[in-house]
This record gives sequence, structure tokens and C-alpha cells, in this order.
Amino acid sequence: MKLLTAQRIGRRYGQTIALGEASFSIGDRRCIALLGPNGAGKTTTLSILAGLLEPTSGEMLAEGGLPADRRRWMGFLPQQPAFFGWMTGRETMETAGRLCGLSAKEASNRTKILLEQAGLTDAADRRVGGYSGGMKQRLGLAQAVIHRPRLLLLDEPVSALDPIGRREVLTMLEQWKRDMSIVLSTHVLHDAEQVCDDIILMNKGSVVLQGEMDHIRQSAGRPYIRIETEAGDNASEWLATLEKLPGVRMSATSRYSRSIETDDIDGVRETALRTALEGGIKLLAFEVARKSLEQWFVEALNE
Ligand SMILES: Nc1ncnc2c1ncn2[C@@H]1O[C@H](COP(=O)(O)OP(=O)(O)OP(=O)(O)O)[C@@H](O)[C@H]1O
Repeated sequence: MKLLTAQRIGRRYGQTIALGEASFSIGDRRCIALLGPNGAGKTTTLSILAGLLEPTSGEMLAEGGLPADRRRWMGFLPQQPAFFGWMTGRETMETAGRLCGLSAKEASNRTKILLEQAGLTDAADRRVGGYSGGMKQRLGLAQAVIHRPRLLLLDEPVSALDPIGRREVLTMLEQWKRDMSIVLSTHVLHDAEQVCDDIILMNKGSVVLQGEMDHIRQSAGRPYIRIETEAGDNASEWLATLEKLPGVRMSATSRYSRSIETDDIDGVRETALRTALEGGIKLLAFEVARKSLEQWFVEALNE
């Protein structure tokens, strides 16, 4: 089931196209990673989803229509969350709860539960101005879900955290995604891999690729053959013969190395090794390797 669908949403600033006709959907109770390099359009997309920015083209559609007051329906943690330094963590949470329509009692109950989950119970009555960066980030996350939103939007939620802080936040998200859809933007593929079910890869304001993480991992992780020959060795004829084998896609990674993609790894490996021996080719390397997801993404971005 889809919670939200973006239909060709775009955003221009004068001549700058921050986002150009992006279409994607957000599944119910799915965690979606919005990936892409600096300037790809991730923050712009999140701001449109949050209703903080109007798209200059396209529209957002939701099951049963988008509620007029999106605050009750979604939670948002911006890239650099701002707090009133003079408020305590508890006051910050309770105020956010009241603003999102909770009763004083509900706000207080939710605050207790969430501060506990965020590891901030002991700091609940300290002023936020004295919190560390990691504590503020966890407070921001807790604040964003105080009203049990259907959709949680997080802009780079773990980029400012140390490895332990990252792990804690990812564990929190793992729990929360049972009850809500989550869209998080990140540069770090490794973090996305830990919790996300789906990926939207963006570059220069466009959606380059989208799909299920497991599916993408499977196709990205397909084995390929990597060959490196000795400099000066006359291997070009041999490589040309290999390239002509049925179903072989060969690409040059440097002057003396090639990578071969094929559905018949075993057959091509056997032929390549046999003909290399027969032709006296001096191999420096010959391996069946798997592309990392990272490598695959870099290639998708370069394309
Ligand atoms: N208010 C603005 N005025 C002009 N251009 C803008 C504005 N906001 C964003 N842009 C441009 O839109 C493009 C997308 O920006 P956006 O912040 O959405 O990217 P991002 O993927 O979130 O990047 P980062 O990872 O660096 O946060 C960039 O080229 C940016 O310079």
C-alpha cells in the first residue's frame, strides 16, 4: 500500500532547477533512503514532502487526500535542528507534543517513553543548551515522533553522530518503522543499508534509480570477472577474442585491466583461463569478484 506518491514534482529557484520532475512513492511502514551527493535535491524533496516548500510543478498525492494540517500527520527533523537552549529536554518534548495536538497528559506520557528510548531520561530536566551534539540529535528525533506520525522525515539524521550514536539512532528507527513510514536522507550508503527497505537515488535534481534495497543489492552484487595483464604483454588479441564470446560485456578499467560481466561466469572463466594458457598470456590477476553496492551506486551516478 502506498502512503504518499510524488508525481513529477519539481522546484526551481529562478534559473536553478533544485528538483526536476521527480516521481516516486512511499510505501506504508517502509523505511526509504534518499541517497545522493551534495546538491542532489534531497533537502528540497524532504521540504516539499513536509509541506515547508511548495513544488513549482507536479503534485503530492496521498491515500484519502493530504490532511490540511500536515503537522499532525508527519514528523520532521531538519538537517540542523534548532532548539530553545533555555528549555529542558522534557519541556521541549512536551511543548512539541502540545503543538501537535496532544493533551497535556498524553504529551507528558509520550515524553517519558521517548526520552527513555533516546537515552535522555537522566538529562530530561537539564537545559538543552548544555546538551552535546549527539544528545540534541536524539532529542530532535524523539520530538519528531511525539505525536505518532504516519510519516517521519529525517534530513541527515546520523551524519553528526559518532559510530555508537549512529548505531543507537538506527536501532531507534528500526523499532519505529513498525508503526510509520520513514524517509531519511543520507550520503552514507552503509547507514541506509542497515535500516532501509527502499532506496531513492538522486543526482542533480533527478531520481536516478529507485527500488527495493534487497532487489538492488542482489542485482548489484552479481559476480564479474576481473582480469589484469602484464604491461607490455601483447594480450589485446586474446582480450578481443574474449569480448566476442556470446553474452560477454567487457569494459576497460585501466589500460591493462578489464572487467567482464556475463550470465555464464563458469563457462567464461574456463575459456578465459584455457585460452590464456594456450596463448602464453602473462596474467597478473584473474578473479571472480562481486561489486559492492557502493561501487554500483558510483557507476549509476556517473551514468
Ligand atoms: N533557496 C535556494 N535558492 C537557490 N538555490 C537553491 C536553494 N535551495 C537549494 N538550492 C539549490 O538546489 C540544489 C539542490 O539542493 P538541496 O539542498 O536540495 O540538495 P541536497 O541533496 O540536500 O544537498 P546536501 O547533501 O548538500 O544537503 C542545489 O544546487 C542548491 O544549490
